[in-house]
Formats: sequence, C-alpha cells, structure tokens
Amino acid sequence: MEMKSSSSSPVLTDPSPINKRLGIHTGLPSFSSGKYINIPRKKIGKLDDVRSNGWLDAMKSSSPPRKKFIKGFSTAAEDPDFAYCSWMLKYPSALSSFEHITHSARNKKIAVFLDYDGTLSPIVDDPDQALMSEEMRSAVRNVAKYFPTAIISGRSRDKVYELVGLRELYYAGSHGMDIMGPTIQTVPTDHHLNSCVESTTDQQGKEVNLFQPAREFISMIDEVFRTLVENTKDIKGSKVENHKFCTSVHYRNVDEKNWPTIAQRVHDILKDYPRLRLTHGRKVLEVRPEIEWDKGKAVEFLLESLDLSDVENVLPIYIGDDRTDEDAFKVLRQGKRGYGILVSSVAKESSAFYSLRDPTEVMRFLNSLVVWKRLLEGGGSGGKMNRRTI
Ligand SMILES: O=P(O)(O)OC[C@H]1O[C@H](O[C@H]2O[C@H](CO)[C@@H](O)[C@H](O)[C@H]2O)[C@H](O)[C@@H](O)[C@@H]1O
Repeated sequence: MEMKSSSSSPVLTDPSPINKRLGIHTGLPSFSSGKYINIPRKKIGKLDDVRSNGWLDAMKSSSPPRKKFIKGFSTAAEDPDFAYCSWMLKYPSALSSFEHITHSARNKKIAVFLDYDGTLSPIVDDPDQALMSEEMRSAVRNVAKYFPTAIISGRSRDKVYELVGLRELYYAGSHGMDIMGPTIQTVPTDHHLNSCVESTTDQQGKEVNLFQPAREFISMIDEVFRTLVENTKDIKGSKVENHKFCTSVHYRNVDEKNWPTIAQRVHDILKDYPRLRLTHGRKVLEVRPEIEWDKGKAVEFLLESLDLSDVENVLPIYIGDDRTDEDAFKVLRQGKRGYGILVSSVAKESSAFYSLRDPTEVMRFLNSLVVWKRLLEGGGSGGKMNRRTI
C-alpha cells in the first residue's frame, strides 16, 4: 500500500487489481467515518447547494406525473396519448413485438433479468407495501422453470427475497452489489472478480456463491443510514431504508416544499463521506459506495457465472422501470447482445429496445414467454403464437 500526500489530508491507495477495477481504495485504518480520506470524486456539480448542483431538478423529474412529455415526443396539441404513441415508435411494445423477440431467440437460450419495484410490483406510497400479486409470482415461477431467471433490485437481497419468495431464482440486491449465485457453473474468467466471491449456503442450506464487491462499506453505510434517520426525522413523510451496501432516502410522501430541505440534509451528510455517491431513483435518493459497479455489471457477472456469456447462443432480456436499470439496458444494447425492456406509462428517453406500460403488461409478457417455450418444446406449432395467446 502506498501513501500519497495531498494538500488537505493523506490519501491511501491500494494497488490490488480488483480494487482498482471497482474503483475501491482500501487499506484504511477504519471505515467508521469517511473523514480520514480525500479521494477525488466524480464531478456531480457544485457541492455546496442542492439547487445549483442539479439534485432538485433531478428530484422533480423523477417519477414524472402522467402528463409529463419529453422533448421530441409531444405534439403541438400536447396530447399525452399521442405523445406516448409516438414515443412507442422508438420503443415498441414488447408484446406487439413478441414474435420479433422470439425470432431473435431462435436457437438461443433466453436468460431473464427482472427489476422488482415498478416492474414486478406496482409503485405504491409505502415501500413496505410494495407486494407482488400471486398471479405475478406464479408468472415468475413459470418463467424460471424454462429460463435462468434473476432478480436485480436496489433493495437489500434479503428484503427482495422475502418479497418475491421464490427459491428457483438468483437474487442480486443493493443494485447488484450483493449477488447470490450458483457454485456449480463456471466461475468468472476475470480473476479479479473471483476474489470477491465467497462460498456459503442459502436459506435452504444449498451451497451458493456470494459476490459482494462493496463488503468493506457495510459499516460506513450503516453509520450513514443512522445519521440520515436522525437528520431527517423531523421531515414529515420522509423514510430511510438500509439496504446493507447502500441506503435510500424516500421523499414520495414529503411535501414538495420540503424537498430542498431533505436534499440539503442528505447532501450535507455526504460531504463527510467522499467515498459515497448519490444516484436518483423514483422519488428516492440513493446513497451508495463510489465503486464502479451497477446493475449492468451485475448482469454481466451473472451471465458469466451462469455460463451464459456466449453472445451467439444466449439472448438476455432485462425488464426494469428505473434510472438504475439503464445501466443494464446499456450493457445489453452494446453489441446487440440482448434486449432491455423499459416499463413506463410515460414517454422517457432510455437505452432499452422495447417498452411495457406497467407490471400487468410485464406479467403478460412473462406468461407469453412460457407459452411460447411450451409450444416450442411440444414441437406442434414450432413456437408460433397467435395474437390471442400473447
Ligand atoms: O431496483 P428496484 O427493485 O426497482 O428498487 C428501487 C427502489 O425501490 C423501492 O422504492 C420505489 O418503490 C416504492 C414502492 O413502490 C416507492 O414507494 C418508492 O417511491 C420507489 O422509489 C425501494 O423502497 C427502494 O429502497 C429501492 O431503492
């Protein structure tokens, strides 16, 4: 480990390749506080005030109301339905494009990746009440019978497992920073990633691999979580969740006039933690380690550890509704590797290929995949489906 001096405080660097790759600097005496170090951060604007650094604008544009249009997709008359329809020319419905999708999947193995909130469960005011319907659970269970299926969520892995409750899936929590995967398949060829893998057993005692590239941040995240709870408890409607490797501050139920206050409090706390960064979700501020790891990297990691990284033979499909899902959409778009499907009932710019309006359409799409696969395996119609089956 090498110690560099900077104008303000010492910076400890660690030459370990995995840490370099993940953007982690380790070897610090303690992570109980970020105050010991001064590592350059990604530029996210002026850090003094949430109005000038763009946080407030991002908060206002998150989870836009139904009537919000994006540039290029509205009309002179500003008719939301017309705007949505013109947007769908760029992001066609995955239901009406179903044949095209399955045509691309011929002779390939489909792998399914699913986000949770807003994709499998509808967005609701109370995050603890974001429950999946039994029909959706059954659709996901059936999909997993035919295709390797993983859930990739911003929530903690334990929480999302509790909400989904299906043993037959792979789970990645904390935006992919906590992955439970199989032990029997090929291990990732990237040896640096292997050093973050640990063997353990799952809830049923089955041997699995745990991949946690941000493990060293657990105590820091816990400390920030407790500080956030303390410093926002007077803001009516605010809610802070601890996801182990990241933490979320919800403002969905906070009066809009108090958004600058909640943003400023989070912002002020983060000033003491230069190794953490902020991302925006649907009416939620997400605080996470500044490592180069996201849902896109989690998809790549899972594909590799499931022995599904051969682009010629595997078609990954990722369904998600949030900004954090865009990282996964980008990975699939690169090299036309697979399809991202954005769940949205409003027009918004995305790296996805297709769209679905809401979780009900997600369920129809999943059911269609199962019917298609059964037909294909039955050999009867060669997997051909009619409009009524989709
Ligand atoms: O990656 P995801 O599985 O989509 O998780 C992202 C966040 O989802 C949850 O918050 C969102 O859904 C809530 C329930 O519908 C809603 O109340 C909230 O406004 C949304 O942001 C979850 O509570 C967050 O912790 C996740 O980060």
